[in-house]
Formats: sequence, structure tokens, C-alpha cells
Amino acid sequence: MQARDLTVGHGTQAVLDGVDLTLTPGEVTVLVGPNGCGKSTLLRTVAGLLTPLSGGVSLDGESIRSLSRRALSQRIAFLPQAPLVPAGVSVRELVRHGRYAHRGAFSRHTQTDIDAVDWALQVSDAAPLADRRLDELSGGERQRAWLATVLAQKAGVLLLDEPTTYLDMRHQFEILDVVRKLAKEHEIACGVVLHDLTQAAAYADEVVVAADGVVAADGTPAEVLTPETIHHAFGLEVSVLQDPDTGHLACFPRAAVSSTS
Ligand SMILES: Nc1ncnc2c1ncn2[C@@H]1O[C@H](COP(=O)(O)OP(=O)(O)OP(=O)(O)O)[C@@H](O)[C@H]1O
Repeated sequence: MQARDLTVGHGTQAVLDGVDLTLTPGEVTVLVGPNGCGKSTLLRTVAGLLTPLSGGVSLDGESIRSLSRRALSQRIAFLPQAPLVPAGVSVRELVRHGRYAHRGAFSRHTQTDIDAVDWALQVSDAAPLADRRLDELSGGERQRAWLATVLAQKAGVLLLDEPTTYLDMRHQFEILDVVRKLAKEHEIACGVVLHDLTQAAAYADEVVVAADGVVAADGTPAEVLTPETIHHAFGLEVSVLQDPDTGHLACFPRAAVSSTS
């Protein structure tokens, strides 16, 4: 997936300008930035849910504007930040909806659909919840059900807006492990919004930092997650240290800039 010279926003109001973004099969790209900088707006735009103010998005060289909604859903799976919870729907029924793009509205589920739903429930650790009603689950349980739904879509591009919200620490890491494994083993191009810079450093091949209406930096975690860039984007002084066991970077906040100046 490629976005070139993209301006995204709402109505006539631009939020991010001049964005070049490439999501590559087999790689996890993590989008970070302060609240309100435009991460969700960008993700929704490359998912085809918002029209860019200028520029365009293409999949394998084909503009996404030329694709029908169904064709787009076969190729791009998108998990929004706070999906609306349908009343009375079981987790398995919800996850089955993830297969909608692959079958007609009135056709029956094939064995491929059933296998995809079972697999998605399994890898999201949502299988024990399959027969529970979605509106009766905790925030974290519900998040795993939603994740299973987009995984069942089996699209080549996976876009996740803060998928670790509500999850306890173990499930946060498990979900990010699943995302990374999917990218590496199934050649899926993953774009993920995260707030935790240490998680971004551990799971991203590429980090994109949005701030002040533009992409302020992009590159590998080591190139991007520097005290200078973080200071510029978040107004926060941090120490960036390397975990001697994993080699991953970890960010330790020291002080918000406004409180030290
Ligand atoms: N539907 C909308 N209509 C008008 N403005 C919007 C709409 N949705 C978001 N905005 C505005 O667009 C800007 C970017 O919002 P967006 O949700 O993309 O930020 P974000 O980086 O994802 O934030 P957060 O980290 O808080 O989730 C904000 O100023 C927000 O108020």
C-alpha cells in the first residue's frame, strides 16, 4: 500500500499534510504521535473510509478509489479505535461478519470461512468467549473479539487503531506478537497505531511519527525513537536505553518539557 503526498483531514480542515506512507508485505509499521495529531484520520483515510483532501492511496499500483467497498474489504482489514457494539450478537457471530467480504450476502459459510473464523478466534485468544454475547464482555475481552473479526477477514493489509486499548499487559504483548507473526509468516502489511513507544520499538520494522500537521520522522525504531525526535513530537524529555537481552529500545520519560522550562 502506498500513499503519496497525502493530505488528510475532516471537511476542509487538513490534519496531516504531505504524507508519504508505504506499508510493505511482511512488515509492521507503527504510527505514533501525540493525541489529536491525526493518526486515526490517516489510518481511516488509507483504509478508504475517509476521502483525502489531496493525494491518493494505491494498492499494488491500483487506486483504492477504483475498488468497490467489497473488493476493498477483501484486501484491507481495519479495526477502528472504538467500534460500535452491536446488541445481542455473540462473539462467533461477530467474527463471522469478518468473512462477509469473501462471500455473498446470502451465500452459506464454506469450510474456508469456518476455518478462518476458528483460526481467528484461536490466535486472538477469543475462542473461550465464542458463545458469549459481545455486549456482556469486559473491555479487554471485547477487544480480542474485534481483533478476531478483522483477522478472519484474511486481508493482505491489516490496519489496527490502538489494538492494545483495554488489554492487560500479557494480552497487549500477545496481540502484538500475533500481529508481528502474521506479518512475517503470511506476508501481511500491517499498519498499527500505538501510544507506547517501547512497544513501538519492540514490534515495528518502521516507525512513523506524526506531529504538528506533518510526518515529523520515519524510519527504523533506532533511527526514529531518539530523545530529540520524541522531545520534538511529544514535548517530553526521555532517556532511550537498549535492553541488553533483546536489543530493543525502551523509552523512559524524565519530564514534560513545559514543567522543566
Ligand atoms: N469526525 C471529525 N470531524 C471533525 N474533526 C475531527 C473528526 N475526528 C477527528 N477530528 C479532529 O481531527 C484531529 C485529529 O484527530 P485524530 O482522531 O485523527 O487524532 P489521533 O492522533 O488519532 O488522536 P488520539 O491519539 O487522541 O486518538 C483532531 O483535532 C480531532 O479533533
